[in-house]
Amino acid sequence: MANRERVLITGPKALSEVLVTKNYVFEKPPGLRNSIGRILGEGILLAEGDEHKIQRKNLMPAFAFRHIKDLYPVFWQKTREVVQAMDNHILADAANQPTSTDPEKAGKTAIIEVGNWASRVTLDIIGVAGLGRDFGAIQDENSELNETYRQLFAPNRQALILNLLSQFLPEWFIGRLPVKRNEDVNAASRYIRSVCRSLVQEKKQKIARKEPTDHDILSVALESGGFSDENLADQLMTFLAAGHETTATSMTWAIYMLARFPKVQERLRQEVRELLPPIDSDTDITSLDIDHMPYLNAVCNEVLRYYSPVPMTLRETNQETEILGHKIPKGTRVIIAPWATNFDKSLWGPDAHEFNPDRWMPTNADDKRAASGGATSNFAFMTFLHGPRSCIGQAFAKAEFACILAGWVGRFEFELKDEEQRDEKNIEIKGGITARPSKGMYMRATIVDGW
Ligand code: HEM
Repeated sequence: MANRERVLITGPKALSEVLVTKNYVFEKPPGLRNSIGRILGEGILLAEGDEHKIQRKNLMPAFAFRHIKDLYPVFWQKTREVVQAMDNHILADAANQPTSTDPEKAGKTAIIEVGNWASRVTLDIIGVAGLGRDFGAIQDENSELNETYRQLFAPNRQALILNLLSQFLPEWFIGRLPVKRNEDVNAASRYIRSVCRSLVQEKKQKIARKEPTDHDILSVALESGGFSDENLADQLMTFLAAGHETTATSMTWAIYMLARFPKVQERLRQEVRELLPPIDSDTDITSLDIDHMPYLNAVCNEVLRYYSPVPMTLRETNQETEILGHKIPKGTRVIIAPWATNFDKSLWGPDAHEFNPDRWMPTNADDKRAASGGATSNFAFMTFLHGPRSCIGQAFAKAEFACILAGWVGRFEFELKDEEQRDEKNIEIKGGITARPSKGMYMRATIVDGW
């Protein structure tokens, strides 16, 4: 493309060379820093080489499971809050404009756009659990931060054209073109940075006053002492953007798949209602409650495999190197595509293209294969990548995804608003870092009594 060679790698051996053995030879393309760097900050996601190693080492404790497990109550409290808000919304809407002729559902069914609710709850979760501040997006969808991200991630013609131009022109040049999209991105970047700077200052003052330490990721990162205030603000920008759109995308596709496969939805609802405390009760949950829900974990894993929120990512060689013995010149672009590897029949078996949560369900106590969905290699599941640059937020993401999905399916029944969408081909997907339906995901949601 644009007279530049591209290498697409999909097999386990090549992936392990690029992501593990020679990880720091395959860098993020420098242009990314100018484009997504404005929104994601110059944090760990864009650091390279030794700088990345140090940042990763300092941030790891904050993302270790022994710390994430303390955040489950936050994930559950926010799930309860969003379910309550959705309940109110559905009841009010159903009273105003009934959408169901079924007498059993009358008064408790409404059309909702699930992506919007998903973004609001994940923004609030990363706010409280990651940064120690409640952004209030569940209660107010027009809160400034939510609105800023909504505009940034909405499909945009100028963004598409600028993206296309970046194949031919340097990113620094494109970033300076006097067009509205650049002005909007710069304004958004200024606002998000100011929020992150103020969070760092607030937290430092709290620590100086010797107030009890919080469990959030920022507090743990501050304790490491390895970051300047400005760099910490950059890291927070990264967590905010990388940590809420991705999980919201997973939630959107999860609800879509459950609406397409009502039996899976029903079986999941049964497990949730049997094993978790009613959503209206004040009872907290722990990581063990979620661990002991095999079907919930199976559905989450299968959604993450089938609709990896990040469909592909890029690398560029910083020196001449080899992949599987083939010479790769310096400056070559390498494409890693979870959307290809996650569907590889040679790794997953002949049903790789089917949505089948049961592939993750152990058939007996000794069944070890189910933990990897029956795949023949660790590198078959590429949703979070692997190696030193894999998603540092993986445990966080899986935990919050499981909690929100449990809460939503426990309380609501989801049906497609538009039957045409049962065929995946009829869903237009918005390109970008994450792949979401470009026109939203509209569902008929019904409150199911009794939990
Ligand atoms: C379902 C949810 C998520 C998915 C699918 C996902 C996926 C990914 C992927 C594919 C990468 C590697 C990108 C690349 O190197 O090209 C990545 C990196 C990263 N993710 Fe996630 N992510 C998710 C949630 C989160 C959350 C919740 C957080 C933070 C709380 C987070 C923080 C990060 C960070 C900081 C990196 C950079 C790691 C590094 O370069 O060392 N992610 N993620």
